Amino acid sequence: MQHASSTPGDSVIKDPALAPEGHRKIDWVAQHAPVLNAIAKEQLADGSLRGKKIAMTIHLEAKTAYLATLLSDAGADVTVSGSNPLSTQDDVCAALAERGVRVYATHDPSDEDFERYLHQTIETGPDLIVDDGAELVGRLIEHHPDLVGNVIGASEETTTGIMKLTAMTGEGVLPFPVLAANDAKMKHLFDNRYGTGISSIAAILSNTNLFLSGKAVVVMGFGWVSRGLAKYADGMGARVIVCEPDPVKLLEAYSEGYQVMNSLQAAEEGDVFITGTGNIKVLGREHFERMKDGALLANAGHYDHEFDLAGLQEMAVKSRDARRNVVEYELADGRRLHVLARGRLVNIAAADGHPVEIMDLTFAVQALAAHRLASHAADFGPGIQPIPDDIDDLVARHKLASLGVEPEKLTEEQIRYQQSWR
Ligand SMILES: NC(=O)c1ccc[n+]([C@@H]2O[C@H](COP(=O)([O-])OP(=O)(O)OC[C@H]3O[C@@H](n4cnc5c(N)ncnc54)[C@H](O)[C@@H]3O)[C@@H](O)[C@H]2O)c1
Ligand SMILES: N[C@@H](CCSC[C@H]1O[C@@H](n2cnc3c(=O)[nH]cnc32)[C@H](O)[C@@H]1O)C(=O)O
Repeated sequence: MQHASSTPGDSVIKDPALAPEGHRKIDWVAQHAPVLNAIAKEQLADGSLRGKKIAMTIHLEAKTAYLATLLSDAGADVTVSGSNPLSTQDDVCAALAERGVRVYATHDPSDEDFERYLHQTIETGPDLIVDDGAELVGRLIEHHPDLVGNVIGASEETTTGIMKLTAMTGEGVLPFPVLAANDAKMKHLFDNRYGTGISSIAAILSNTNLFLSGKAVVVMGFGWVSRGLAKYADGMGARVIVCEPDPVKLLEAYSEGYQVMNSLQAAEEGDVFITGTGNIKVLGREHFERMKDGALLANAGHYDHEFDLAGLQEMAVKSRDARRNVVEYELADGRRLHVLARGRLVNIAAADGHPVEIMDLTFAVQALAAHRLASHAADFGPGIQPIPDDIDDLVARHKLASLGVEPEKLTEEQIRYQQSWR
């Protein structure tokens, strides 16, 4: 086993010699990220980020690396660590360290190392934080109170992080603004839905080498992520079954043409189970007891407790690696259940994550959030805050411009008509 090594600039990465492949991956992203490229030229270059210390914890693959590179090119002093132990790519980390970004991350580290990397990132004393799952903000508030006063503000990448930060705001423990990047339209409508849908289904296909046509795919939840999962499973010819506690969302799933049922009934019918809820143990022992021999389980939500992997491990009499990223658990009655990516996010722990064009939109929102906090800090009070509407509008307009498309322009007559009650 290789050990993490220190590189110039204090980075802790696996192996600096991996950098050339990492640069190739980042260069590919740069070629397919028109929105970030436009924003880097037109907004980030105004000097607002010069000298600002930015701490960032997001899946450390090439798209995230490109965001870190652009923030660094805009003059910021950037430090990054990974938000999931399996999504960190060592070649990308090596390339980032060469590009002058401080990196504390290795692929599949021990729990202690993963934790240490997050604390090392916080200990740089950031002015701005780009967070995923409130991993940095939560630890900063709990364990580094002396550094809290430095922080101008943060932005949050994902739904689960927004839930944690909303709870922190409610308890009054968040003394600086956190912009809810996840809730921007140009983020969740595209990233959570289409990005997770396509990348998770692609990861399941490529890691199993199986066919989805005719299979019953059970989608847990019918929020933004699960809508995408259902859409792309349907597109692959699967019979989609949705389980969701919100009655309105369940009826929406029914109206889309999916089967809807209770999860215990679905457990008996499913060939593939995909969780996208952000909740805990949405599939547990009572479901595993009912599942068919050969059923596949994948998580596209948040942490690795979305289905009860520990419970399954206790129920199993045997386990083995069935394929790369697939572990087979054999139960006492001989049935075999197959878990992908150790129950971690299948699209990013067992594949390259969302398509570049999707992360181009998400990271444009993140880059503009950091820029806005740096340039207009006084506009925001403490606690979780919405992303200003003009940021959504700008990202959408940049994307449309890259496609050579302009939105409709309303005539004066149409505007007057819409504003009149007569
Ligand atoms: N894999 C990825 O790349 C990726 C991308 C975006 C978001 N996420 C994560 O995915 C999760 C979902 O995000 P979202 O934006 O769709 O949130 P959301 O709030 O829109 O949807 C979550 C849905 O899950 C449902 N749910 C909760 N408990 C359930 C249960 N026991 N059984 C069935 N359904 C249940 C909720 O009612 C809700 O409709 C979050 O943890 C988010 O952080 C992952
Ligand atoms: N700590 C969690 C992190 C969940 S992240 C979920 C977020 O990942 C983001 N994401 C999905 N694909 C990519 C990618 O390819 N690069 C960087 N981030 C991604 C996406 O925006 C989503 O909101 C864990 O244990 O995995």
